[in-house]
Amino acid sequence: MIEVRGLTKRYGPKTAVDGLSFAVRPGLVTGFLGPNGAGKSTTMRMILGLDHPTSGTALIDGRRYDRLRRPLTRIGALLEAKAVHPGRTARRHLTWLAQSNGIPPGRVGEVLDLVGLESVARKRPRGFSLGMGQRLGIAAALLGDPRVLIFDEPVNGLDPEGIHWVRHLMKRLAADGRTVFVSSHLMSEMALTADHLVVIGQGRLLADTSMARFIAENARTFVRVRTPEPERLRDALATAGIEARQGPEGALEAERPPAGPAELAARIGELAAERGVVLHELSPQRASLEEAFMRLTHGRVEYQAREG
Ligand SMILES: Nc1ncnc2c1ncn2[C@@H]1O[C@H](COP(=O)(O)OP(=O)(O)OP(=O)(O)O)[C@@H](O)[C@H]1O
Repeated sequence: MIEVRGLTKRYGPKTAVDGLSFAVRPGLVTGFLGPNGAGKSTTMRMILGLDHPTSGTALIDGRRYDRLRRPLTRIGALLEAKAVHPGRTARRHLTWLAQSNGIPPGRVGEVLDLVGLESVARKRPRGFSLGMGQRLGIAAALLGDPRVLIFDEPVNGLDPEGIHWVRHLMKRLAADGRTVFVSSHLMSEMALTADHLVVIGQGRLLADTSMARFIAENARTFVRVRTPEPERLRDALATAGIEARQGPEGALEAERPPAGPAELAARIGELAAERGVVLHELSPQRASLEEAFMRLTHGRVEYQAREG
């Protein structure tokens, strides 16, 4: 478990992280979202003892990072790709890390195999692609078999196969009961990976909630209906308190919060059947994480391009 309390970081006049408090629980993949410059990397660096908070604390299983004995066996992290000695081979890099943390050398082969780098273990990371660098960083994070893992943009530079692999790895680690905290700007990928979300903007907490609730609370879900008899359908829906607005291309868009789109679609189908209204389309429209994220963080972005 990671616990952050009142965490604040100022760089001169700039407040990068501003009184953040949240907990990252075991058994789930928790996504860490925020626009560029929101303070995600600074927060992760403070959890990992790489930056000192101006005030507040960050604890890993109840202890500050600098109080952990053999920290790699408690918490593993991927921060920046290629943060390795360019002249050492992949295997030597991991062996050196293992030795300095009291990790048995046999573990090196295991993690190289796990991340699919066995065949290039004797190569120097200097010649690695971005994706290979990410895999090596993930291998280092897993080396001490820690219960807590932090990944900053782990799919950065990976091809679709690599992205798929990282997604399943995160889920597997969480299913093992580990604490998995991961940042990414790829919303579609995050939607498939994370169960819970911590969202920040300008260093402050904007949301700490489940993926499903975050989307439901911050984006519009509705049911698209097409019928040759829109007026009759509208009347039928009105009797059940369902509002149907005119949508694009002649469709109607029906909403009745807090009903979910699937439940609402079923109700609309029943009402149409009762009145004998023909339907040409009845499709639940689920809001995307991207839409919910954009709505919540709009106005909290540091650099915004003008449209048009
Ligand atoms: N060493 C530093 N000195 C001064 N300002 C810094 C320093 N590190 C970060 N900042 C500033 O703090 C803010 C938060 O940066 P941070 O890198 O934590 O954001 P982020 O959410 O990780 O962004 P991104 O998504 O772009 O990686 C930014 O405005 C950044 O410019």
